[in-house]
Amino acid sequence: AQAQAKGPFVPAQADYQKVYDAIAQRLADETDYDDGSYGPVLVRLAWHASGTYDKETGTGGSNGATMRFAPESDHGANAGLKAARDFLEPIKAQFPWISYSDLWTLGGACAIQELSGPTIPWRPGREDRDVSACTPDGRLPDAAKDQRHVRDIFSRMGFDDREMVALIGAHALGRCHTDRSGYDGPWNFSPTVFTNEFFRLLVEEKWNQKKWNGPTQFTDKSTGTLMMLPTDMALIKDKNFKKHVERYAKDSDAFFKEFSDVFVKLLELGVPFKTDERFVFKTSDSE
Ligand code: HEM
Ligand SMILES: Nc1cccc2nccn12
Repeated sequence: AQAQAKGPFVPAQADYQKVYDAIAQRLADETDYDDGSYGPVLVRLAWHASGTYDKETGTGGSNGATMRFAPESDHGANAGLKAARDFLEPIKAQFPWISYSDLWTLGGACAIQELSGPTIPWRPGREDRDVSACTPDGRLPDAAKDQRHVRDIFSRMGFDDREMVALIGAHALGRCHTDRSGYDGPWNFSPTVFTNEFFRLLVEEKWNQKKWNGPTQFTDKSTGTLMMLPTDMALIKDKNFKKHVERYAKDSDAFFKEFSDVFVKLLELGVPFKTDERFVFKTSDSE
């Protein structure tokens, strides 16, 4: 009989779980980086690839992976993210059928789960676009500014106050780099474990301006080993942000649940999905 002509390969959940597992394995193997994990910088890549969205014009967002191209790759806010894009290149080579747009957001979801954070349900369907879809500079937040700026940037994406505070809780992870943003990121808590520590420290520590010749940033009075950005401090200066900071500082379960919902929303900004079915990937320590 005529051999059945094979139709196009349509990846299923099991195929995306294989990509998840390959990223998780690479995270486990590549520990000679920063505080021992590429996880935090993968989260930042997924966030910066999605946070360019403008709800009024429908431009930007995670559909396109246009940070592959200058000028977007060279925007100041994206300094250092080549490390995350390069980390994912071998995964793209192993699974050429996945778009960069899907790979980068899957990398962010995988990193949160592998760093003991909440599960991040994830949908495929993003399509890579060319350099003409690059967004202008200035779509991402400037750490030197205040609460008005934080609200301008995140409401442009479509987030309310509670969602903005939850999202910035990702600053429990990783560090700042003087050769990237210019900020100095000593952080002696658990930069490779997702927790509500960022909020607990914001409300429980006394914060003083750091005495150095770098950009304005804050350090904790008791040990001088922690740091906060001016936009981090804005979250306790503004009373409507502060009430969420205090809630998340006291209730880690609430933070985990609300972070998961808002991170899913962030990673799906600007994507004309064909399906509303999301996958929940098995975390490596669960197998
Ligand atoms: C007001 C909003 C925000 C501002 C101004 C901001 C700014 C920054 C800056 C300046 C750094 C240091 C970059 C470096 O020098 O390597 C950083 C790191 C980081 N940010 Fe944010 N950020 C914001 C919101 C977010 C959000 C919404 C997420 C994710 C949901 C996020 C995740 C991260 C992570 C994981 C790191 C550590 C990266 C690493 O260790 O390499 N940030 N952020
Ligand atoms: N780890 C980290 C990264 C970026 C911002 C920030 N603020 C406090 C901690 N933190």
